[in-house]
Amino acid sequence: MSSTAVSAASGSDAFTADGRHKIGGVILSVQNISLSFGGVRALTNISFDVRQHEILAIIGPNGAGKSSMLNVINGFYHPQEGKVIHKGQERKRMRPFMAARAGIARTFQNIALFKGMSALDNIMTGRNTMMKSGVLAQAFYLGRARKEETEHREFCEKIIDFLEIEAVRKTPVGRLPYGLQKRVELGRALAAQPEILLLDEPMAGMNLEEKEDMCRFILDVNKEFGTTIVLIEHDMGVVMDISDRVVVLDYGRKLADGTPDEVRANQDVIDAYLGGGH
Ligand SMILES: Nc1ncnc2c1ncn2[C@@H]1O[C@H](COP(=O)(O)OP(=O)(O)OP(=O)(O)O)[C@@H](O)[C@H]1O
Repeated sequence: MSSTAVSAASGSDAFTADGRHKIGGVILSVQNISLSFGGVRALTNISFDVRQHEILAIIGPNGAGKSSMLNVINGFYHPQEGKVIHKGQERKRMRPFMAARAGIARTFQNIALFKGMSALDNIMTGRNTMMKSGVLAQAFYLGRARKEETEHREFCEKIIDFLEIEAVRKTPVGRLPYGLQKRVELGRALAAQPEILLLDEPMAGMNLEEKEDMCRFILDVNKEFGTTIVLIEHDMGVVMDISDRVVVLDYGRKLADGTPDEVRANQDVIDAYLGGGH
């Protein structure tokens, strides 16, 4: 498997007719990943590429290994075998905050926000890894810390505008409806200005209208900022609508990898998953 350098397209060549960033070279490659927890094999010899600016969906039945795969990519789990190549370099064992600094952010299956804090303050926590001033300076809100805080706050206000949550920016997130909490969580991940955004079931538990909104924001993030997106999603309609490519996992193994049309027509996938084998 290749780990081609990220393409350096520029100018009008860099965009598609509908204004999206053209899909580039491989930005992240997982190669022969195997991961076990004691006797439980969560992933077996999984390989796939993530290309710059694409929206890649990982699908599969419950327990297929989808969340484990995201946890390997963002450094939360350390596979016993295989490697992760990020921007052409084999990644050393790393922790999630290091992945965040390297431009990989994620959201979680179950919302992990500070419920008592406002939407704005929650989004601000996404900037933490970028804060340069020391803890003491921040505590006493001194010179540079104050300037830095203002800049970060302004950036977060832009995210709030982008996600259309101005009206609830001061509301404690615990009081927001579920769909808006998920949007705040997306905002917090965006605050880190990630190059790769990992979304673990961003639409789970949402009603139809909330799902449509979330789909639109995911597509807008990809179009506006060129962010590469890897998402886990169960709603097949959503997956087929918004993804450029789909990786199918089943019992920790890769079953298929291709465009939505290719995956839809793949007999293994039909037998094991789409056809209701589970
Ligand atoms: N921390 C862990 N400790 C022990 N086993 C784990 C751990 N994380 C995952 N597993 C096991 O690994 C397998 C894959 O789980 P994973 O959560 O990655 O699947 P999934 O495809 O994301 O499932 P779901 O759609 O239900 O979220 C399962 O058998 C699960 O029980």
